[in-house]
Amino acid sequence: MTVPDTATQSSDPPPPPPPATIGYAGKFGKNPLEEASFRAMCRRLPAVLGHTVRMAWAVDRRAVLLLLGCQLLTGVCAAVVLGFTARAMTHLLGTGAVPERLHAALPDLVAVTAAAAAGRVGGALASYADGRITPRLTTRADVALVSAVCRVEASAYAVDGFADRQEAAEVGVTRTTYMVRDAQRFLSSLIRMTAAAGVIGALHWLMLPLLLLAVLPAGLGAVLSARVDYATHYANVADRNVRGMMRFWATYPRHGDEIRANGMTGYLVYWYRALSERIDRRTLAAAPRMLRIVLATSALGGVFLLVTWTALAWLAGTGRVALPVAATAVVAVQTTLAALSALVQHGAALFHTSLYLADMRSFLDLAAERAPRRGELTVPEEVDEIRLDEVVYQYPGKDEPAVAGVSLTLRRGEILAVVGENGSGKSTLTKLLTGILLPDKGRVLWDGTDLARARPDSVWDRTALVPQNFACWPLRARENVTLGQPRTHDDAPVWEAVDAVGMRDTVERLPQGLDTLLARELFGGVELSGGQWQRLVCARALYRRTPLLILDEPTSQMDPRGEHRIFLEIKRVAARRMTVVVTHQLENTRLADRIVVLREGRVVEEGTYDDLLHADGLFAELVALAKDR
Ligand SMILES: Nc1ncnc2c1ncn2[C@@H]1O[C@H](COP(=O)(O)OP(=O)(O)OP(=O)(O)O)[C@@H](O)[C@H]1O
Repeated sequence: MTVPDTATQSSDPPPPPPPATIGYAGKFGKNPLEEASFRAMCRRLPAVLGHTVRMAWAVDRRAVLLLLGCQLLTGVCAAVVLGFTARAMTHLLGTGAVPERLHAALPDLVAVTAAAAAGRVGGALASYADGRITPRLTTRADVALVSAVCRVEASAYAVDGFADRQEAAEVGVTRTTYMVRDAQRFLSSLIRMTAAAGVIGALHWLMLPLLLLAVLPAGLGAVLSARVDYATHYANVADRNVRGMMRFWATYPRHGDEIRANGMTGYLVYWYRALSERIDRRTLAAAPRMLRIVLATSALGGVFLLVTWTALAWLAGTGRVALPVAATAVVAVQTTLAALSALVQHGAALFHTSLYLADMRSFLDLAAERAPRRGELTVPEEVDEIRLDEVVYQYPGKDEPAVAGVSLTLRRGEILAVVGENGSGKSTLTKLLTGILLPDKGRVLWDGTDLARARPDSVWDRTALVPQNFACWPLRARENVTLGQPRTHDDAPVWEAVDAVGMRDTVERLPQGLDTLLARELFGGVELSGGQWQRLVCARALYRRTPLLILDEPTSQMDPRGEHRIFLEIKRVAARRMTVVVTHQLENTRLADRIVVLREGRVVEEGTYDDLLHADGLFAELVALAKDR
């Protein structure tokens, strides 16, 4: 036996860690399958159908009417085909010379041909109507989802399981593609089935229950398979969510340098493959269960079918059904069987789709619950004072508040600098000032209006924010400044904002000036440098000319000239508004009228630069550390 060489072992680097296991449990982990019994399926179908019709109706009424009309037409045609086939059979298998029998059957055969042709045309038109409805239905669901996510209270993003439920809802959106098709096929088979059942029931009452018995096992199999498939999907939701995020980060060109220069490619590909294989393992584990279900239900269906044919033979053999009628019954049984199978299969498919759509619905309901409901007050056009009154905010799932009882008053014309160590609550404070987050305790008052009772849009129309992590929108340079909210028909104010941050030369040198698409990844797009982007983000905020301007680390990527320019501009426009600057560059706080120093969510010092420098507190310590190189 070889003893492992511990010296060699410990010098070997450890293997790459596998992706973390994440459970889609959270407090919303209620699997809808718990309610997905066969009975529940039957109960749910009318609601799903109704919902589908309502959504489709809102998208294109004429196409819905065409679809329903065509379904009805195909159903009637199926009944006519069957009915006239039975009549033709009676003539053809009856007594008399062959030409006479043929002659007698001819009108019925013509009717069968005409009805079959009309049925085909109806089917083609129904597909056309489906093609008109489905893409727009999917877009509608998709837009509803995006809009719902953009509109929820920002605090919802931190709620346990929110992102996973969003992922499940997104699968629901993609399944919308099948919704109309499944509903249409189900309805069509229901109509055909009713028509066929009428004919077969007229032949002998016993045939109908026997046929139903023959197809029921297949339907049961389809429902059970749908449940297994959905259970697998449900178990994979969290993994698919994190895989989607990782895929975006790993393939986003903006992160390409970091991935390459840090040698991350190998690990990222390993990680991606490992997670994908974990998802595959769950999917593969479901395959034998599916196979067992299909085999068992098919065997049962086969036995029942044998019973049906035997019963038909017995009815004919014992003279209970005349021979021509028995021959018609063979055709009718085939047709009814096909319609019934389709009915059950498409019913199961509709049920399957409805499981995914239920995720989408429940997420949209959650998002609606989490939409701002703050009241109808509006803040004044011009704001003179913002007051924070013993404000406390704790992120969901955190043990300590990020802001722990801050009182502060900000007046028009004042520049306030907020400083403090990492995690001391500076950015959270800016989110409370702007009403992005509402305090758990205390109040934020804009000229006496409590933000908890004011319409968020009325507040956000009066704020401009340069966030720490800003977005580089794949939009034209102009929209990157105006954010799609132009103030005038000409570009004068845009150029004014561009000038204010010293970007005129850069923008003029872009291939299409303000019309240039700022996205290297897109055809014809160009890329700016980090500092240039940051200047543009400052231009955005200045363009808005709002009563409150918040700049969170606005110059962290800028050269000294850019930084100097921005701070001059902040000072120049400060008289007309309230300005808050969050920064670790303590020299920049010299321009502030007042500085507040945060530690663990509390204001521990407050004053001017000179006051605080001589106060021998945290601020003075941080300034000294900044100089100690
Ligand atoms: N979205 C969030 N969800 C949960 N906790 C958060 C969230 N954002 C911030 N926190 C936590 O709140 C605390 C304060 O964070 P905040 O971003 O306000 O600090 P900061 O002073 O701006 O830090 P920095 O100087 O690093 O930007 C930190 O403990 C952080 O972990």
